[in-house]
Amino acid sequence: MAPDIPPTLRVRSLSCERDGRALFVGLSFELAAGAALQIVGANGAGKSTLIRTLIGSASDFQGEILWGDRPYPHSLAQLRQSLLYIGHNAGIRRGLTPLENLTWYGASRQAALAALDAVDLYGFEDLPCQQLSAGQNRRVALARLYLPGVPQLWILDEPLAALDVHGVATLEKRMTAHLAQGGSMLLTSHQPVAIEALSRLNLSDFTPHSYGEDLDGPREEVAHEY
Ligand SMILES: Nc1ncnc2c1ncn2[C@@H]1O[C@H](COP(=O)(O)OP(=O)(O)OP(=O)(O)O)[C@@H](O)[C@H]1O
Repeated sequence: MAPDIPPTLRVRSLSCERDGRALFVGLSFELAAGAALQIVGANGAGKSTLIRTLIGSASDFQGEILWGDRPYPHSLAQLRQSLLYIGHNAGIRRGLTPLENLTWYGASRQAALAALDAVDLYGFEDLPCQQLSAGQNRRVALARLYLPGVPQLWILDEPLAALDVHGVATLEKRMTAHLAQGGSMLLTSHQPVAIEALSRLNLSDFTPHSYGEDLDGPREEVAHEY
């Protein structure tokens, strides 16, 4: 029997507006197994808005998003089973230690310690995260990428933020290994990311020229509600 091919994430003619202002219009791309896409763009171009839309946290969009053959919102439950999302604020509970944060995500103590070691946090596992630096807190979040059974689709908002040169290189190595194993990844970053298989998409290219421009068509007829 042929091995299961992980689903492709498909975005077709996607448009988003906030506060009556079109952020991006007519965005289309596909993210298949083994592929990686870096979303770039000016501050305020809508990168985090796009990510919130893709993970199903924001439902006010026009166009179509599909996971495999099924459109949102029907495929969101399936997508979430395959998704590892690390947001802009890293999702760290600052009152907990790094070890407690990872076990909160369901990791065993042994797996959590190995993952923290992989991001060079050996010796910091029992300190409250509020006593760690910004880069160390980012590393706690990124340690999730090293836990056993890591999901296939990674969606990462500014994962390189606050990391030092060695931290960036370590992360790029982990991302490359994930892609080689058939994983897929969409990330935002203002910095270059040294991964061979990475495509880049500039969201600013999809920004309408005049601010305040409304999206085409009556919203009530096409806006998704879920
Ligand atoms: N819930 C919301 N309500 C109103 N405006 C919003 C909302 N979410 C985002 N915006 C606006 O949408 C625009 C895009 O924000 P977003 O955070 O997606 O940009 P970004 O490209 O990620 O920016 P940066 O590079 O600065 O992180 C901003 O002008 C922001 O103020």
